[in-house]
Amino acid sequence: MLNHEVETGTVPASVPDETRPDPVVEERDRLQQVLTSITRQLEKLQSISTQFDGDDDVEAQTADEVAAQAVERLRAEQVQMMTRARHEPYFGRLDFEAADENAPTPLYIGKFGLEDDATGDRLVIDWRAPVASMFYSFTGQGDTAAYESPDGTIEGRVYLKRNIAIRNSVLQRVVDSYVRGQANLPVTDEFLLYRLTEHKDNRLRDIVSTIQAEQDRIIRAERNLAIVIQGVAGSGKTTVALHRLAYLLYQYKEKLRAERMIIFAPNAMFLDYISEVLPELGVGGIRQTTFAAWAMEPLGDTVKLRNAKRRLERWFGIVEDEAVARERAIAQRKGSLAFAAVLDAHVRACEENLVPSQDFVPWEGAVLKETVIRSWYTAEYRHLPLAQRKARVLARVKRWYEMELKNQVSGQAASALRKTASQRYRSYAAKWGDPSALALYQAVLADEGMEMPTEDAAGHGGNRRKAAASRTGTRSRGHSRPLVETEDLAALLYLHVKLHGIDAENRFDHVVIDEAQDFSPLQIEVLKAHCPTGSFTILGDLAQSIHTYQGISSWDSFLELFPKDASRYFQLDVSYRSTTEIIEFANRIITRFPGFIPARPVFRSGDPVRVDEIAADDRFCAAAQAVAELQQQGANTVAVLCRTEADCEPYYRALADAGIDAQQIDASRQQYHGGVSVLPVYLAKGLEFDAVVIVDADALHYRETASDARLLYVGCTRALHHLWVQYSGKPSPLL
Ligand SMILES: Nc1ncnc2c1ncn2[C@@H]1O[C@H](COP(=O)(O)OP(=O)(O)OP(=O)(O)O)[C@@H](O)[C@H]1O
Repeated sequence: MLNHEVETGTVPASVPDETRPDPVVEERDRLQQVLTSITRQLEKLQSISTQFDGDDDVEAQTADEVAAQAVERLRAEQVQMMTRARHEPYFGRLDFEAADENAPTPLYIGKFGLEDDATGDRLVIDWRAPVASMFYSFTGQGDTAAYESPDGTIEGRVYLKRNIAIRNSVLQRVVDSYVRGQANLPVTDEFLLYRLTEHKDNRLRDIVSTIQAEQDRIIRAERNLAIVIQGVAGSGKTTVALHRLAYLLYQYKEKLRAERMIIFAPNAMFLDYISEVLPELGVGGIRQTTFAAWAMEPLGDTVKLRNAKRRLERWFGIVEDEAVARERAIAQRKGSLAFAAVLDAHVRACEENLVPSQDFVPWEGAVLKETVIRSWYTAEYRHLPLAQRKARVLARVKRWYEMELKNQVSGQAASALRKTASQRYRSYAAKWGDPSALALYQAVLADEGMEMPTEDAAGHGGNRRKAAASRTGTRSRGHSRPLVETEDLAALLYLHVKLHGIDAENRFDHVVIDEAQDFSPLQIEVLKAHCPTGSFTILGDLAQSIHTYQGISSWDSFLELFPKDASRYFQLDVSYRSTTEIIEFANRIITRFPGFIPARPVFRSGDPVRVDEIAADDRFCAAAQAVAELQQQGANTVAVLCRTEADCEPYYRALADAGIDAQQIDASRQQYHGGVSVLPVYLAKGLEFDAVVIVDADALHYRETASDARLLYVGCTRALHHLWVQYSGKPSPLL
């Protein structure tokens, strides 16, 4: 059985040493002390009666109430933190002797720092604190370690590195991965293996107890950097990025706010899948969204985002016709920097032509020269985005004629003048150009020989609405909006920013982009404008670049968007997700094509990958049987991965007929529930399952092309413990 049952009180890893106290007895005593302190502090916190009972909906009226509410919020946070800490107060211990000390101090590392209320002693050190970094960076090569403190580098000696598993306040396991002076300790990180063999539920989890040194370097990288992480499938990129956010918020609490951080991920279901990690790390308030959802907000209802479902099905289908190839090429162009240059040219032309070539004459005899108006526009308000410049200049023109009016005769004559002036002002203002992102973009597309359909033209609702309106005798009030694809959004937003600037709530202190290989340079360019600090965590895997029509083929495309000294590139080559057998199988698929880095497994062996030929008539039943067997072997989460959404239906029905409770997942899915799922490979990206069954792995569904290899690679690398591949007829040449 794969499930790793843990017996309380086992000490499997360290070599016994008669001179040392029994690790289990020692740690049990220590745990008891810490739990006693936590319980006492919790009781104290809970006994404090407050006015607001933590209800933020009650609006504070007076200064005292505001203060009381703030105190209550703090108390509630403390209670929450202590309650969590009581469950698992710490997970590691490092005995460290600084160079100026003469005995090692045991440092207990946990998710939250804790002090004893009675003595003021530090019971637990927050994993993000500088001193805790040694727990991750110390790998046992040599016995010295160092960390950066506010007073400079502190060096010293490590005596012990110990992993301690505590669940529900009970000590489960003690594993020493380093004991000074002892030889023959296991080379592999036993505790890491123990964690990796666990079966997963439907959520990504935190990894604070087993962060690896190469991951820790990324988590603790400086704040004002754009870091780009190329990581093989399962190397912990998503997890590391989330831990980095928790670290940044801890380390730079004075400078960063969670509300000004944002995570971009490929779809709503993936966001749901990762939604537990930050709360587990005690972090709330960070916005998590998709690029499309975020970009649509400032664009308002000027455009309608076309449902990508049909297009994805065609693009990931097995027949690639000319129309698909053309659409892909257009999408690629729309995300390129060359396209940004075209957008810039149109913005410049708009800027030059915005001011009408005429004086403003509010009434005969009064003239505001075009040159004066132009100088306001080109010099005084130059720093403002175009739309604001227009508004400011026009407001000034208005103020000017109102001042002039004051200097004119009063009474009836003045009122007639006012009327004329205001009419002429309106017609003058109408002569100004229209700095609208949509109008500009439509002009750009027309120049490029591309088109943008409207709801009506595409038969999306518009025609139905009109028909309904004619039946009822009413006129359709809704205008038909242009339909845009996701790759239009970056360009539209790019123009919107140039024309309107950026609202305060859309300026970020830090931006995380997951699955960034599917982002275009233009998307990054737009996000850069929203993050003046240039603080980015950009992560992805080129081998999983399945949306090639919008993505990149080299990370240089992103790195060159940032100044050299403000960006850094990291590479993660070890895969923590899958067994050695699965990784080797997936590597063979992807390394048939040049330029891909094979993943290195953590030494974790499992069952061989099963590749089965199935009679075509039996394939749906065979998949259902495979799922049933895998469940019997202990797999909690199982995925049946098909090439397209349409392919999923018969497999889903076969599972239902076999009495297996399964979810059929399509592109509109918002939540991931775990259990058994049937889904197209491209929607499985980013997720993981105890077992994966890849169906239809025949020569037609997966040809010998780099893009099919990437798709199959994504599918294979979703599996933690079991991978079964089924085909009928001729097997894919990639297998
Ligand atoms: N240091 C670690 N300790 C324990 N588990 C880890 C560690 N690093 C990664 N993992 C586990 O490996 C799995 C993969 O992590 P994650 O999904 O973050 O990887 P990824 O690089 O984003 O993968 P992909 O690109 O395939 O989506 C998760 O189950 C995660 O918990």
